[in-house]
Amino acid sequence: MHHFSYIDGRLHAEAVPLEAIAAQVGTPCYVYSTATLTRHYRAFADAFADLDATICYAMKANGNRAVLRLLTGLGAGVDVVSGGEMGLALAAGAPADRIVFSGVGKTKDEMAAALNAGVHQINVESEPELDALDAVARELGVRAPVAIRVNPDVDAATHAKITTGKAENKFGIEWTSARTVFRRAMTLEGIAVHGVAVHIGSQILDLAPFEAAFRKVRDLVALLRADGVTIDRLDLGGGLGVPYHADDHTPPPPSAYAAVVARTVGDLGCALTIEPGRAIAGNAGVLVSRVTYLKEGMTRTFAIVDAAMNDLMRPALYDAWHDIWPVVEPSAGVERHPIDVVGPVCESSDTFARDRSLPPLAADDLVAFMTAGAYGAVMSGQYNGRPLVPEVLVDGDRFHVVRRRPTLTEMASLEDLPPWLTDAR
Ligand SMILES: Cc1ncc(COP(=O)(O)O)c(C=O)c1O
Ligand SMILES: N[C@@H](CCCC[NH3+])C(=O)O
Repeated sequence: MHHFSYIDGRLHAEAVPLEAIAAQVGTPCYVYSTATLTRHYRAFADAFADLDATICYAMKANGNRAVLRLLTGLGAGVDVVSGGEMGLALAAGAPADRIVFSGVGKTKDEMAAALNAGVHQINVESEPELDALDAVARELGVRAPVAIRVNPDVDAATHAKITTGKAENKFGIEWTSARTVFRRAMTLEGIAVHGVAVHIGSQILDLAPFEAAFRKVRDLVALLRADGVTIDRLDLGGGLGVPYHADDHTPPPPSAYAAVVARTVGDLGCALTIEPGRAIAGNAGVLVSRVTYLKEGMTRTFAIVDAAMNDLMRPALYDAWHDIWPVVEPSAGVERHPIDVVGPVCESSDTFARDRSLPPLAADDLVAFMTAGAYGAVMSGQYNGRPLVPEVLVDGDRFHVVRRRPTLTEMASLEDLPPWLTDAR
């Protein structure tokens, strides 16, 4: 559920008309809802209240500082995947001992930074990484609190580009070598083995793959304990999906997901971490854009909008669907026609929707790309000299620009000319 709705014929974020935000901030801009973020975090917290669990929000979904501050203020920990994310999480006020550091390619510098900061856990994904972490920790004179991510070889039944738990994916330690690696980890002086981590993919709309993976984890824990390995934590990753399209079947609520966790691994006596990203931020955000031109051709009609693939990559990258809602509510019974909604970037893949059935659009109309709160702004770039899009957080009837649009001078200031070119002109 989200808090974007038509009030008096105008699309609002909570009580704020998107027209008012567009007028002040310009378009395109991302708009996030405090009420939705809060509701989603609480749904997870409540669902897991009877388990010893920490909800570590996967900030890769939306790492805006205000979003992080809001969620950590509600009690969330943070799942980070780089030294950059860790630094941003700490700067937003996340307590280090509620940060979990995941990712397949942590550098030694990132490991040292994580250990110096005192993060709760580092999730190790390969043997070379285990050895590197052991060396870094011994050098610092500490033991790194570790979970080892295993690859359960379970099909998450989601888009191939966001599946992570199949044997062919780069993530985690192969299921068949897991016991050997855990046993070795126990012998390493710089490593304190705590748990098993697993994450099978993203935008998962069915509980069966989770259940299959968690059962495998349960079996593994029994084997590991029999081998004398201490397992007192389980990190079950994220992955619960959100509805992007009316045809998507409704994703299971956090309570149903928590019930699967409870019945598969709830009795193992482990502290649990779960890492939802999209389920918390996905439909807490929209990308507001203005139609620049309506281009009517012989065969197709294009609405050329001022947002582009560099601002919201998901359609270009995964052929992802985002609902498009006109900011002025279409009158009931208005005829809809197929239209292509495209951005101004010089790539044919800069297409948000093809043959989308929409009410008539005209130049200057505002539209909102729905469910853009996760993997939206965080994945954006500056291709075609397009400054990163501003982000706005709404709370009831107030809003605040939580990331402003950089000026061209700021963008250019990151570049420098080599001395031999400075006086060429
Ligand atoms: C290790 C890990 N945890 C959590 C997440 C968050 O996933 P989602 O946004 O699908 O909940 C991801 C991304 O898929 C991930 O790789
Ligand atoms: N960026 C992807 C999800 C990747 C999840 C992170 N492992 C998306 O927009 O769907």
